Amino acid sequence: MQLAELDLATNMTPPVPKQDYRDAMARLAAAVNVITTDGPCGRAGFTATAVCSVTDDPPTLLVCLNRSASAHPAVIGNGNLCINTLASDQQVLSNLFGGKTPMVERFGAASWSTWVTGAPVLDDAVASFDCRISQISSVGTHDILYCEVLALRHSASVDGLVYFDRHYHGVSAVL
Ligand SMILES: NC(=O)C1=CN([C@@H]2O[C@H](COP(=O)(O)OP(=O)(O)OC[C@H]3O[C@@H](n4cnc5c(N)ncnc54)[C@H](O)[C@@H]3O)[C@@H](O)[C@H]2O)C=CC1
Ligand SMILES: Cc1cc2nc3c(=O)[nH]c(=O)nc-3n(C[C@H](O)[C@H](O)[C@H](O)COP(=O)(O)O)c2cc1C
Repeated sequence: MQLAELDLATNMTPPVPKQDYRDAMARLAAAVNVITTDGPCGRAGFTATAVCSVTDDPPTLLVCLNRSASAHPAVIGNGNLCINTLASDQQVLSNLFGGKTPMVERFGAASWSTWVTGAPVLDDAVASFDCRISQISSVGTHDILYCEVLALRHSASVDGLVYFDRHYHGVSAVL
């Protein structure tokens, strides 16, 4: 490729418009999580579907966090977080932690405990992963947080919650 063509290519608008990308992503069903943190930089939390297992050795998940989210400074400053995967009856928490509500109101709507890192662990979640942030990388608007799991709890009998087609759906636990 000639330099002039390269210039042209880099100045082009992206081949996929943002809205098309979001519309396609809305067709991917995902578990709904409330991510929490606490420590010297304060208590904070946000809702996230961009959560994924990376490796089981060492046990590590990743969480994608928008750098403009109000929880961002606390999460990065504390260096810890708990991934709380919501149960079907915890949809109200997804809406509260999904933005704009004061932190005190978000945390006031549920019961919490702490384990190893001090990040709030949600009572009655499908699963909770208490983590220290081991690595961070940035892509576009988001930071990708690699989270080493130091403690966890999961329940086999609690129904799950997924976000699909911009709506919540309950998923039954098979017993
Ligand atoms: N809105 C965003 O910043 C991003 C959205 N996506 C994906 O696109 C799908 C459709 O998204 P929307 O049309 O925005 O509405 P939506 O109705 O699916 O999402 C509800 C709310 O959550 C926010 N949200 C969802 N996923 C997010 C993420 N990964 N990072 C930051 N905020 C996020 C949305 O902006 C919106 O305010 C989402 O379900 C998600 O999979 C992916 C990356 C960024
Ligand atoms: C269903 C759902 C999924 C979301 N997933 C993510 C996500 O994976 N990453 C992210 O940074 N924000 C995500 N958000 C948005 C954050 O929860 C929200 O921006 C955050 O609470 C910041 O709002 P605030 O700045 O008012 O606190 C999601 C919101 C909803 C409702």
